[in-house]
Amino acid sequence: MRLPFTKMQGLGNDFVVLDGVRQTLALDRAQLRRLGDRHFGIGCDQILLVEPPTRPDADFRYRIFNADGSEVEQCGNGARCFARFVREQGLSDQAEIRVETARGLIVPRIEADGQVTVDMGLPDFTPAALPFIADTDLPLHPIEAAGERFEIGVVSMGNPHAVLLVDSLTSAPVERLGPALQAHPRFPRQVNVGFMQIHHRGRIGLRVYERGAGETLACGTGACAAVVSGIRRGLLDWQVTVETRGGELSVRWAGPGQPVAMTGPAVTVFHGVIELD
Ligand SMILES: N[C@H](CCC[C@H](N)C(=O)O)C(=O)O
Repeated sequence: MRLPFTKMQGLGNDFVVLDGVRQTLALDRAQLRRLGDRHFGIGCDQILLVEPPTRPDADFRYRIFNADGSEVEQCGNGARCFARFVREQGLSDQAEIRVETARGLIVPRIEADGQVTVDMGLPDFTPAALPFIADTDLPLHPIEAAGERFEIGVVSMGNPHAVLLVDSLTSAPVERLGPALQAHPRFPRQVNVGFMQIHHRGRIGLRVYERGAGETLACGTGACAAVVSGIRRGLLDWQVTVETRGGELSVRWAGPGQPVAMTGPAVTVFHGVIELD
């Protein structure tokens, strides 16, 4: 089958975006993995599928698949690219769109300067929301992995995140600890692992070893999770600039009961057609 696609990126986190509005798409796991494969396919961190909504208060449905073919609940950098895609494809002329995800509505808005702001909804710290096996909700949970003991913050942004504080991102044990924590038995559906270095109360550095994709240049939901975890621990102010390997993101959270707002770029790289068997 000849499948048109658009290649996009948000801070170097890259996506294959598919129009499931003008055509009905039903891709199996092998086909999704082919799209994500950087040698035998197109190559990306995630595949984003744009579909008509299934609920009356949404304009579109947003489905996200990691490069390994697993379907997941949320993708922050992808949400900004989603908004740019539907605008550029003429699927919507609204500045603000209501997007149905597996975990509720998010609302991206294209700003006058071309950046995209997304209301990412409310963070959820309860272990059951991730899921994470723990007795109760704590700002920090002790955990053992790769033969060492750590303390992690756990946050669901729809998808699960574990956040570790490190003194330096350059020496952070991402390659060793990322895989060990991602697949830790206390995370039955695995987890995205964020390594956060605090520069000051308004600026952090972040590296994320993503579930289903490995380390990416940026992770939008990971940035939201790291900031709200830091705010909850009294280490950060309500507005934080997040330095990722792919560039900077702004994250704002006014506290419990409030949604998280994220602002950053969304770039269309090229359009193409892949021969998919
Ligand atoms: N790997 C994530 C999905 C993509 C999230 C990330 N690319 C973002 O920008 O939020 C997961 O398995 O939950």
